[in-house]
Order: sequence, then C-alpha cells, then structure tokens
Amino acid sequence: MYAVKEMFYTLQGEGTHTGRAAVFCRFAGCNLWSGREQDRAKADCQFCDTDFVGVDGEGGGKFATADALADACAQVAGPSAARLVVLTGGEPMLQVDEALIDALHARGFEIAIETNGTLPVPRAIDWICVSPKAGTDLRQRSGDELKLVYPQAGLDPEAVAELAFTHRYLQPMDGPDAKANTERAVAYCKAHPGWRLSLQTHKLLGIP
Ligand SMILES: C[S@@+](CC[C@H](N)C(=O)[O-])C[C@H]1O[C@@H](n2cnc3c(N)ncnc32)[C@H](O)[C@@H]1O
Ligand SMILES: Nc1nc2[nH]cc(C(=O)O)c2c(=O)[nH]1
Ligand code: SF4
Ligand SMILES: [Mg+2]
Repeated sequence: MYAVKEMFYTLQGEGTHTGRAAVFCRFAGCNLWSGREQDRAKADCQFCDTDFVGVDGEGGGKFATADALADACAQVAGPSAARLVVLTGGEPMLQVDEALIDALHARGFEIAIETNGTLPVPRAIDWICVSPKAGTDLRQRSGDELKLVYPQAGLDPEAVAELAFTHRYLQPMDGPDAKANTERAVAYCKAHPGWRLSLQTHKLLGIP
C-alpha cells in the first residue's frame, strides 16, 4: 500500500530539470518531521515548505498496488504528456520500492526522486536529487544532483562538496528570511563557482 498526499502535472521548478514538464507524486509522511506545526521546533528538519500529511490532496489517496499507483501517474500525465515522474514528499524513500520503479518504467516513465538522503536510493531510479539536512545521517552520498537548502546552521556546503554528485546547487531557504538567504546564496556561488543557484521557480510563477 502506498499513501500519496497529492499528484499533479506541472513544471519541475528546481535544479537541473527546471522548466521540464513532469508528474509530481508527493508521498505522505516524512522521517524528519511529523508534519504537524506544533512539532516543527523540535523536528530534525525545521524549515519544510510542504504539507505532506494525509492523503487528502488533489490526486492523492491510498493505492493498493504498484500498478494502481503507476496507472494513476499515467492518468495525471494524460496521453500526450511528458513521461517524467518526480517522486517526492514527505520522504519518498519511506515508500518507494522496486515494484513501483518497475511499474513506472513499464509505462514509459523516466523516474526522478527528491530525497533527504537518510535512506539509500535504488540506482534503478533515473535521476537522484539529494537534499541533505543538518544533523542527520546522510546515507545516499552519490547521485545526479545535490541540492542544499542554504543557509543551514551546522551544515556548511564545504562539508558535502566532495560527495559524488554530478551537479551541486544551493537553494535559498524559503521562509521569513528568504530575501537575505537568497543574497547569501548568490554570494556563496560567486565565491565558490562549483556551486550553482537553484531558485524555486514554481513559486515565482505561482504554479504548483
Ligand atoms: C519538501 S522536500 C521533499 C523531498 C525530501 N523529503 C527532501 O527533503 O529532499 C522537496 C525539496 O524542497 C526543499 N525544501 C523544503 N523546504 C524548503 C524551504 N523552506 N526552502 C527551500 N527549499 C526547501 C527540500 O530540501 C527538497 O529539496
Ligand atoms: N513545480 C514544483 N517543482 C518542484 N521541485 C521539487 C518540488 C518538491 O516539493 O519536491 C517541487 C514542487 O513542489 N513543485
Ligand atoms: S526532509 Fe523533506 S519533506 Fe521532510 S520535513 Fe524536511 S524538507 Fe520536508
Ligand atoms: Mg516543493
């Protein structure tokens, strides 16, 4: 059984594939925060911008089998739509398994994942984006893109710069200090050109 908060068709807003049409499948639940506001201050990840609690969002629900969930992803995309699916959450690696990967591939999907890296990701996934969180145990230490939310107290970019990722991004932390965080991220990228800036362009556009 898979618990999905919401599923929607939009443009990837972040990272290398910014601007690419994709189905987003947002799994319910995370191992670094309950998702309840009253728990945020004591959570392992305190800056989350996402509601991943429950299965009540648009296109969300409980899916009994991998085939049922993959069929739903195909339906959200529509017949002529892009065959890219982004598995996110919450923390998708709490639920993603080989059966789902196979079922999505069988329907012609290229599979990308957005993960906090605390759980290993199967290499059968086509695009692995890891976004490490300060103070957590990073187990997925390689992949296609490293997307560090910046700044994070206790997690300097230098500490993860040598990990085996093809692309490295700083993504300004959204929230009350978004403007200052963006300025700091710009300055860091200028001083350390191995890092590029990732903006959350869907927020700028006002799309999901
Ligand atoms: C909501 S998370 C879900 C996937 C996974 N749990 C993770 O953290 O990577 C999706 C992406 O949004 C980023 N993100 C979450 N809150 C953010 C914020 N306040 N500002 C900028 N990026 C944020 C995460 O770091 C991650 O790259
Ligand atoms: N458009 C859009 N792009 C995204 N890239 C990563 C997202 C996420 O929440 O994982 C996200 C999202 O929520 N919307
Ligand atoms: S790990 Fe990801 S989903 Fe979980 S609380 Fe942090 S940003 Fe949100
Ligand atoms: Mg998001």
